[in-house]
Amino acid sequence: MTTLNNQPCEACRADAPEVSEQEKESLFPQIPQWIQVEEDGVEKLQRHFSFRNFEQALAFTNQIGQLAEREGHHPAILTEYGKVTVTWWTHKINGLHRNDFICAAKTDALLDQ
Ligand SMILES: C[C@H](O)[C@H](O)[C@H]1CNC2=NC(N)=NC(=O)C2=N1
Repeated sequence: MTTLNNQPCEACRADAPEVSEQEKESLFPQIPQWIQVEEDGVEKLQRHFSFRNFEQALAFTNQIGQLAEREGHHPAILTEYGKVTVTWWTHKINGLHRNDFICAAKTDALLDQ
C-alpha cells in the first residue's frame, strides 16, 4: 500500500463517506503526531508544530497554504510566535475523510524539505 503522503486528495463530494473507525486504525499509525479532536460535534485531525520564532512559524504556514492550494483541500491554521496549530477536516461532510489523513501526512512531509 502506498504511503499516505504519496496519494492525491480526491475531489470532495457532499455524499462522500466519512472514514470508518476501522480505517482510522490503519491510518492513524501513519500520522502518529496527530490527534483527533471534536469541535461543535465535528471530528478533526490536529497537530501543534513548534518553531524558534514567528518568522519560521509564518514560513511554515505559507508552505501549508501552498499545499492546500495544490490539493484543493484546506485546513484551519493558527499561527503564533513559535507555534503553528493545523486542523484538518472535510467541510463538505462535516467530518473526517481520507483526504484529511493524506493532507496531515503531507503537512508532516513539509518538515522534511
Ligand atoms: C470548491 C472547493 O474545491 C471546495 O469547496 C473544497 C475547498 N477546500 C476544502 N477544504 C476542506 N477541508 N474541505 C472541503 O470540503 C473543501 N472543499
